[in-house]
Amino acid sequence: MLLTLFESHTHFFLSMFQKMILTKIISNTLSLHKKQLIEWLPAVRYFSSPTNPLVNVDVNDKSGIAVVTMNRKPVNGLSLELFEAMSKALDDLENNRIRGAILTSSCPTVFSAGLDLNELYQPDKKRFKAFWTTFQDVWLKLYGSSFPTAAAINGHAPAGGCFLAISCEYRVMCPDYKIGLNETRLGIIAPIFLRASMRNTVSNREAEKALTLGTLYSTEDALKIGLIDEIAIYKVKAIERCENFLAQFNNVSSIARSFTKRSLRQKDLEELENCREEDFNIFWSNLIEPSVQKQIGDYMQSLKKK
Ligand SMILES: CC/C=C\CCC/C=C/C(=O)SCCNC(=O)CCNC(=O)[C@H](O)C(C)(C)COP(=O)(O)OP(=O)(O)OC[C@H]1O[C@@H](n2cnc3c(N)ncnc32)[C@H](O)[C@@H]1OP(=O)(O)O
Repeated sequence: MLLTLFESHTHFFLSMFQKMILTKIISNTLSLHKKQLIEWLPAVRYFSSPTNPLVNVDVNDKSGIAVVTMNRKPVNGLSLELFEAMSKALDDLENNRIRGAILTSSCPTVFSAGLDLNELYQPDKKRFKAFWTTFQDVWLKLYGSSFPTAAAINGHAPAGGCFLAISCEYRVMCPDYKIGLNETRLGIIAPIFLRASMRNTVSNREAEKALTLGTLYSTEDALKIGLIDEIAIYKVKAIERCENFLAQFNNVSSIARSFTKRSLRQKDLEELENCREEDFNIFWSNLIEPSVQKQIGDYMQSLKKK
């Protein structure tokens, strides 16, 4: 299109020969600098894909930052359907070259209660396979996204909720909530990809302690060990802080940034890519152990009795 415009405007002023030479020069320059050109083009407007009620995506046209809101009441239990919606939203964001994404929740006091326990209790193997595969997809897309990510943790974030947050690059949490990986308390073994996200966030020693003890940290303690980066009083403020973090990348080449992120996370991503089936088999055989099923069943009852 640029070339057509150029051609039409120069039509009256240049001879055919001059036009051919200039057109060639511009065309070569454009293809040589195609990558750089992409960098300074403004963020593309997010096309309005059919909204999924489980995940709302709202892109600020000016900043190019998307706020991705999980919306599965009452506690954003991560079901197959929620993972499918997240996976689709992440694809859309990747295809639309947004400048950054902020993950948050529409539930007033819960970011996410982790995996929906109904998916884990007395599971049907076929559905569980689809569930686990989509969970792996979401992690690969979130952890390996080309755009920068942040989590505005506006409520409790146990287990899978914490996991989503630590798969982002930055975390801002509201006070008086709990966050952590308590799965061992349910008899669940940490999958390989969870260990990668955790080690990438806190020291190896803290990761080991946190995972084996299944500790749930207060917002303040989470800040002390580096599980979160900042505390913000309300959700709106948490989103603002995440925006500030993401805005810092406006002065950084997006290609250099995304390649650097990719190369730092590549090993972790490949580790899962190369053993997706094995990862499923390990989790499945642990999950269907009668003692684990009993623990999950009792835990679900205790949550209902509250
Ligand atoms: C080592 C790492 C290994 C693996 C990582 C990957 C595997 C991940 C595994 C998991 O994520 S397992 C899930 C673990 N989740 C939890 O332990 C959290 C359980 N929930 C809570 O602690 C609390 O609900 C809360 C999140 C703190 C919120 O408390 P609140 O008082 O606001 O709500 P309430 O407890 O009354 O719950 C409302 C309603 O929701 C049901 N509920 C809660 N959590 C879940 C859940 N994870 N799945 C399904 N349903 C859940 C709860 O029973 C209530 O239902 P009711 O209204 O019918 O009584």
